[in-house]
Amino acid sequence: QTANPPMAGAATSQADTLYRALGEKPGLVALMDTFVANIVADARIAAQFKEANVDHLKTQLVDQICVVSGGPCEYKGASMKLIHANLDITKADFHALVEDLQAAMDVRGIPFATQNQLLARLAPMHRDVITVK
Ligand code: HEM
Repeated sequence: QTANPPMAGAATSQADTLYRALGEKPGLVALMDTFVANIVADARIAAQFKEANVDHLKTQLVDQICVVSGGPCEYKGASMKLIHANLDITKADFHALVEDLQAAMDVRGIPFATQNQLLARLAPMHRDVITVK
């Protein structure tokens, strides 16, 4: 194995940049804390989370957002498609949740450009999450 293969370093540091901008693991733990608090207080979607295990949800979200932002984590949960398959999630629900994430990022002082980078990486998940067309 080459110590420094061409491009590998660049690709890694670029992916890792978002993870660092989000404050690494402690930043993500704090962000998911605020995010999930927003969700369960959001009258538009709170009912869908009534039976959710909030602590487990936060833990899984931290791992997943860590991976998505290029951090050194592993998401060991089920696929987005499987998890959300029977939850009757609409486009409006998805947008409400995204707003809750944006609000959480505002509260945590995450710069707008960083916010947009994370949202851009999460956006494609709508295909697996929105089940009510
Ligand atoms: C990009 C958007 C989303 C991401 C990244 C995401 C991520 C996750 C993850 C990682 C879990 C697993 C938690 C666990 O293993 O228990 C989960 C569960 C869940 N998600 Fe999502 N989700 C998204 C959108 C949504 C939306 C829009 C809704 C509904 C408004 C929703 C409702 C739920 C519910 C109800 C659970 C089950 C929680 C539980 O039973 O503990 N999700 N989501």
